[in-house]
Amino acid sequence: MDKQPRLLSSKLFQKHRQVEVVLSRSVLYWKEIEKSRKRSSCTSRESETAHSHAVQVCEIVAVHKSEEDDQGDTKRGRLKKAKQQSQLYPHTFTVSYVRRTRQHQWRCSDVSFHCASQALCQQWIQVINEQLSLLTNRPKRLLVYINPYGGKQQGKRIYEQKVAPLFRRACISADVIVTECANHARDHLKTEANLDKYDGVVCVGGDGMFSEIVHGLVTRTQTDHGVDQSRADAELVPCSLRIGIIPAGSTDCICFGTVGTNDPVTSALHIIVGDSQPMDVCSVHHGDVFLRYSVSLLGYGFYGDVLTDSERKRWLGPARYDLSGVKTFLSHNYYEGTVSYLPTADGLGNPRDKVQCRSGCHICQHKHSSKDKQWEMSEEEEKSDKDRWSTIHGKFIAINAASMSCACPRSPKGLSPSAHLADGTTDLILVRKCSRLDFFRHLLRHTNKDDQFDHSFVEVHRVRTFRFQPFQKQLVSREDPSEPPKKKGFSPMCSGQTTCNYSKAHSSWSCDGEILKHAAIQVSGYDVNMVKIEIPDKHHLTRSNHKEKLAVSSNISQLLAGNSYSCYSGTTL
Ligand SMILES: CCCCCCCCCCCCC/C=C/[C@@H](O)[C@H](COP(=O)(O)O)NC(=O)CCCCCCCCCCCCCCC
Ligand SMILES: Nc1ncnc2c1ncn2[C@@H]1O[C@H](COP(=O)(O)OP(=O)(O)O)[C@@H](O)[C@H]1O
Ligand SMILES: [Ca+2]
Repeated sequence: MDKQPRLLSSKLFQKHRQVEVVLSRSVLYWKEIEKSRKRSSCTSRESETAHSHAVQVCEIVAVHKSEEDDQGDTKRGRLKKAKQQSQLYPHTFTVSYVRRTRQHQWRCSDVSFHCASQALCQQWIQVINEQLSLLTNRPKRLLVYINPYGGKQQGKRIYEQKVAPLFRRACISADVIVTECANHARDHLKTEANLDKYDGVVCVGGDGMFSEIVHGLVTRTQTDHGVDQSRADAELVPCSLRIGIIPAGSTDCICFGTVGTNDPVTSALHIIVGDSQPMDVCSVHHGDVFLRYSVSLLGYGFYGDVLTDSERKRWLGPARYDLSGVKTFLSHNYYEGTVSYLPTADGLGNPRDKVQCRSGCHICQHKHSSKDKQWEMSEEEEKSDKDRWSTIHGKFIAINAASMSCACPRSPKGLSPSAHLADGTTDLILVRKCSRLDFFRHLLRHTNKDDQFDHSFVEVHRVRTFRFQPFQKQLVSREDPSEPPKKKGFSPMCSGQTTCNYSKAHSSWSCDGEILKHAAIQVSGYDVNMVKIEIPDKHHLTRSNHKEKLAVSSNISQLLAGNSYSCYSGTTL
């Protein structure tokens, strides 16, 4: 039992048992009275032994007066006793709360207490509600966008059947827009939506849909503040709204990587209790042309080719990625080009340090702590940036930039298991030309415990910013002949003859599941352009006693209003 003063304490009935129920500022606790001499216990979160339970107030979803007398115990031997008690204690209130199940999944459970008088019942409801109203990070009004065609096309059903009833129970009002075409949500957010009315935006869909919401919100915020997104060095203004993700797509790696599971009910509960998680957002430019923002994977070569091929097979649903994956694997293409990158300063760890981003992650927290400037670059360091750039020319099967682990059900540890959600860096993974068998071994290691970077043909760097220039025989590429030549951020440095077929000389970049139309890109801004996304689906087990904790950074409020992940993920709410 916690040491805080009791706000309310009563002897009530739960089913046929008499219980002592106690509310403090942080915990609702109840204990069976008769048999408590033998056993009693409680933990700081929701816990249960044979006779005692405790639920943290911040994980109470709602409290309601129960309309009917739901003694809820129909076992024959107890029915009579229960009926007698329902006559003696006819006034019932029900507390809905978060219950943790396996593998980071949350469920909503109910517990009903029977009171002898209406006044006592009302008092309990009122006092619990007063405590809930002190939790100011909880959203009250949400704007929900549903992509009806994401994943297995179940977005609408998932929202209506699994999420809306929970929002109603938590007294959250939601304006729902079912999108009618690609970019509907983005454009609505950019120009039309009255964002003052809402505490957050919810995205029902996959990574592509989440990306739409991020683009809508970030662009709207920059426009409102007169920031020119086309400048790679522009300092972006943080968004004031958080984004919540209800997974209903094909990969859903942003939800998985922040919440720890792809489960709509878990995400809805994280949104309800107001969890949040900051996230790195980087900007991708082609010369002076702004292309997109990215929060998860920027992949050229293998993942770009998988995505390009899979778009033609959308009708297959999520299985399209497996089919296109096998096809792309068998094609075994590689691409020549030059990668330049600016490595991170010491202190932000490295991609092979096996430090995973979990609740309370010290790397992400320190990065955003205003007091702790130890990782910020001094002026001299910034000036010497030019000398710190590294350049690699080569033939690559894949070039991947993972701003977060990119964990998903296909690869539970992700493309870069030690990448951080909010450290302002990305892990740049270069897979050089190798045999099919070696590449297969590398891929397979994404699914088991072996280190996928422990190959001679793979290298990985934690970077603040990077550039890629594909090898071109002519500078005018096949990217878009109708466009005037673009100013290049740097000149191609390749030499020698590529062994690729010319038609396969370029791949495409996959950016959070969307294809970029330029191969030459600069990805910047992990220090300058980083925008925090507050994800309401805070990851894993913050505040829990579980062994496997996921960290949540929370001190990025200067970037995004609210707590931290302005867009969120299951995540930016
Ligand atoms: C041998 C088995 C190897 C399995 C290797 C799996 C590695 C998977 C890493 C996935 C990282 C995903 C990063 C997330 C990207 C998403 O933003 C993005 C969009 O998501 P959305 O659809 O929800 O909007 N999703 C994707 O780009 C999907 C990537 C899926 C890649 C699947 C690759 C399968 C490879 C299969 C190779 C099989 C070789 C078989 C040889 C006989
Ligand atoms: N109503 C719609 N019709 C067609 N495409 C849409 C619609 N709404 C959103 N989209 C687009 O669908 C694409 C994939 O969405 P997403 O939800 O990520 O599903 P998946 O994970 O299956 O790719 C995104 O690019 C998004 O812009
Ligand atoms: Ca990162």
